[in-house]
Amino acid sequence: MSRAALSVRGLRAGYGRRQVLHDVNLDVQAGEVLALLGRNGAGKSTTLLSIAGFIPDATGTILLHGKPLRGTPHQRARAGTGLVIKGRSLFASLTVAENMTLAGLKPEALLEIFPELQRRLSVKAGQLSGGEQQMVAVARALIRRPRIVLLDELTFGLSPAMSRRVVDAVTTQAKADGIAVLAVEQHIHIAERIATHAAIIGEGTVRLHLRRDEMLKRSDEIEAIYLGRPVDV
Ligand SMILES: Nc1ncnc2c1ncn2[C@@H]1O[C@H](COP(=O)(O)OP(=O)(O)OP(=O)(O)O)[C@@H](O)[C@H]1O
Repeated sequence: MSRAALSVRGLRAGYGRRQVLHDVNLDVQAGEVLALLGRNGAGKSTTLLSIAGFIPDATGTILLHGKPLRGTPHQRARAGTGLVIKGRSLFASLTVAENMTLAGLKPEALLEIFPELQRRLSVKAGQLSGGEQQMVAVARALIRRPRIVLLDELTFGLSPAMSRRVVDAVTTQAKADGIAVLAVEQHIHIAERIATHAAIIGEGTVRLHLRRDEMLKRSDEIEAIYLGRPVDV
């Protein structure tokens, strides 16, 4: 039995004949936030999508609290994965409350995490600001008390204040409910705020694992991986 909430070993995935991930290995413990860093096109989103079951040809071992995570995205969601992708995935023409109900959740549950959305429940999701949409998408994933939440660029396009609000909500909830979080990030300084640990992906594999306190100190090594240079690890 693996003690990690999420354990990934030997993950290989790609699109058609193009192999993007060659051998990805990572662990996320309950209550931890692991930031997945790497340059554009390194395969960060592909890693999340493979774990969530959207890349059917992906191979390797994925364990959720020691049990194999397999099957369709729906089956993996039922097993305890939550996914928040870029673009927020809300139905723009439905209200916030309807978006919650459609996901099988009580609209009011949203307010336990983001009480400031009280007056937005009856507003169409498409009329919310980007930050408000992200709040709804994140809350929808967290309220289900998943075992692992997969976040693709949580703060993409958000103002600094809104980013802080959303980041705080995720980290607080993850800690309180013992949810493991795997968060794709572009920027080290945001990762350093969100995450307890970081994994830096390059050449289709995780090249470096760091604790939060090492992220800024070892930014040269992270940069070298972004630039495709060799790193002494
Ligand atoms: N649906 C797809 N079909 C074909 N190739 C794809 C597809 N999605 C991604 N790719 C390719 O796979 C590689 C990895 O993409 P991925 O989106 O996982 O990278 P990323 O690290 O998340 O990048 P970014 O930081 O730019 O979002 C890229 O070269 C990309 O062009």
